[in-house]
Amino acid sequence: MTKPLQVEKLTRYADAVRKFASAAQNRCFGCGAANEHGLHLEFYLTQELHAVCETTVGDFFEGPKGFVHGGIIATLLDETMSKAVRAHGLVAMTRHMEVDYQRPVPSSEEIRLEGRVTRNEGRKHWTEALILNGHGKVLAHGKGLFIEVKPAPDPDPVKDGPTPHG
Ligand SMILES: CCCCC/C=C\C/C=C\C/C=C\C/C=C\CCCC(=O)SCCNC(=O)CCNC(=O)[C@H](O)C(C)(C)COP(=O)(O)OP(=O)(O)OC[C@H]1O[C@@H](n2cnc3c(N)ncnc32)[C@H](O)[C@@H]1OP(=O)(O)O
Repeated sequence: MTKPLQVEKLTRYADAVRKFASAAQNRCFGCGAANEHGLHLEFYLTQELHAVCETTVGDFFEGPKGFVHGGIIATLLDETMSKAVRAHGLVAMTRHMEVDYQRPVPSSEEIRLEGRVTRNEGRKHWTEALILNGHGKVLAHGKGLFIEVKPAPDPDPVKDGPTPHG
């Protein structure tokens, strides 16, 4: 089992991490500012290139009353692992992932997402991610395999600005 990263409240450790860049027109369900129905996750990178995010999901995405829907939990883990891969300058898609739902994830409390790349082999990059509550208890654990892809060219990089991919 992975130990949680010892990154305390991000606001207090602002100089130890940098914010993950995201274009204003990004429509990614996980992290896009331009998706009004999305999760609006804001990620930070640690010096070790681990992806970290603190968020409160909200009752819109509930499954059991008071708790986050399992599909959304998988999305949170997928997005976190994807950010860890991107942190290494890689453009890759999720090929395989698994989720260990260890405890229910409260919808109205702040949670922390942490992700990292664990192994690389050619185009294949293995990852893992955690969802933790405010006391640092692990609520969910994900593992993933990401495969590098060639990104589609931007239609008009001058007109459209930076790539909209999350
Ligand atoms: C090409 C079009 C790209 C369009 C998208 C453009 C850019 C997007 C890029 C990044 C994403 C950006 C933002 C992310 C937004 C959301 C974040 C969350 C991330 C996601 O939500 S993203 C969506 C869900 N995702 C998909 O929608 C993927 C659908 N899928 C595919 O599009 C293909 O599947 C692909 C391209 C992934 C790979 O296809 P492929 O043909 O290039 O690769 P191939 O099959 O050859 O596998 C390669 C090697 O992995 C080994 N391998 C396969 N499976 C394995 C397993 N289970 N265990 C161990 N090894 C395994 C093989 O054995 C082989 O190994 P070896 O090379 O050693 O022989």
